[in-house]
Amino acid sequence: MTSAAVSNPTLFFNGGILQGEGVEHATRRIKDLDNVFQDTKVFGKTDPETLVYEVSSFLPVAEGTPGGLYFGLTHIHPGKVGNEYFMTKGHFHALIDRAEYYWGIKGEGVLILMNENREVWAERMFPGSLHFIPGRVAHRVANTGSQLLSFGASWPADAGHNYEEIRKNGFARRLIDKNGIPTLI
Ligand SMILES: O=P(O)(O)OC[C@H]1O[C@](O)(CO)[C@@H](O)[C@@H]1O
Ligand SMILES: [Fe+2]
Repeated sequence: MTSAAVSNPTLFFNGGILQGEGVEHATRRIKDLDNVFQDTKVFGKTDPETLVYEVSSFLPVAEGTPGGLYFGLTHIHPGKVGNEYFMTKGHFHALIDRAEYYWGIKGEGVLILMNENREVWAERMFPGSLHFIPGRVAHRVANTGSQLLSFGASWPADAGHNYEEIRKNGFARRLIDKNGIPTLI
């Protein structure tokens, strides 16, 4: 029971699923991840319908609205293409100086970061890890574990996504499974 002044929230993430009015769901399958993985031979032989990650987002204002704030919940399935872990496409922001927060909720992963000089570094992601991604830094997440990796994200509504730069030139380093150890090469 709540009083008139104390209402229930309108958004939830129950069991990792973002629910509420205005929540949008998207899936990324192997067929959507052209140019992401290095081993094109194995990629070509992988079932194109294989689910790699799912994103649910709450986008309360139109994209581009200054001052607006977005929320996303991403689940990356465990898996590999060759020796490379299932991962997100990765992007710079279209308004490149816009920052973002990511935080680990479930599972194990690595956040891979790259600045405009193509210098790459990475942070371990785990339940409770918090990652501040400054503006001008491209970001991508890989699931390095054997379970689902779930992470939250919040970013400005006017940030936008520049996927093209990463699609064309990739990250300068790749995260691979080297004898069972996630290694940047
Ligand atoms: O947009 P990508 O690179 O596919 O990665 C997915 C995640 O990144 C976001 O685009 C936010 O940076 C979210 O929608 C989601 O959390
Ligand atoms: Fe982003």
